[in-house]
Amino acid sequence: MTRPLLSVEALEKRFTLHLQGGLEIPVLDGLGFSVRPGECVVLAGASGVGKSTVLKLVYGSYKASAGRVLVSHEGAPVDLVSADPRTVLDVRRRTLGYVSQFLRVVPRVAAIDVVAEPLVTLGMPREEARERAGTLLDRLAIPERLFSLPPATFSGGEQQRVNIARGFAHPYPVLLLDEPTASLDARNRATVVQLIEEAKARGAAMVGIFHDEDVREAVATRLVDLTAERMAA
Ligand SMILES: Nc1ncnc2c1ncn2[C@@H]1O[C@H](COP(=O)(O)OP(=O)(O)OP(=O)(O)O)[C@@H](O)[C@H]1O
Repeated sequence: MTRPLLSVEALEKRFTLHLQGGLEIPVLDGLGFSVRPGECVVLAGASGVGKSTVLKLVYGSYKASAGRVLVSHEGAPVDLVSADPRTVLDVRRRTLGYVSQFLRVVPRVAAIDVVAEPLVTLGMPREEARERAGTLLDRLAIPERLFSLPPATFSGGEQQRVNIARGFAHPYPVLLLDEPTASLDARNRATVVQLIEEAKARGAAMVGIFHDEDVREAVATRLVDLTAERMAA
């Protein structure tokens, strides 16, 4: 069997509420799972069980209380829990993509450049990057007249589609998907399912949260149920 591109080991997370006299909220207590090339692991469990927290811990937006998050980066494992900030940024640039629920809008940057930017950062010539960005925006049914406009005034669904295009522009080996289909219509949901299938076919390892049951069934190679994990702990 091929080796995992992502391994989460004995991951713990407690939030400390400093404004509430240091009250501790335990969310994860020893979570472990790994993801191999071509897999899409779907995080399941009731609202509030910690699904988004897992993605944020893996991406390094939240600091784990204990445990390891090993990502295979340029052929060597990197533990994102203990890595220095520069290494975390390099892993994010080259290896670890994240499609969040909402687009972080940068003022005055055209939609096509928002999507092309991760590619340009990695050294792709701007015109080639914009061409790839345009193809993705087109697949996600963003009209060409919007390509040159900043997404600040786009609808919620349009912004989400720009965000998806940006997340899929570079073929990240590991990709985190936080409800990428939440405000999409059936046609665009189908396109996202297709993009995920294409990523599987090229050997990406993905972890996602999908509230839409049809999408979940279409893309999941395996479920990690955090409720069961918590009860077992
Ligand atoms: N920054 C934070 N500070 C304090 N508590 C937090 C923080 N982020 C999350 N939590 C708490 O951690 C728990 C898990 O939240 P999380 O958003 O991961 O759940 P979820 O399973 O993704 O829920 P949903 O399906 O509703 O999106 C919740 O009780 C939440 O209140």
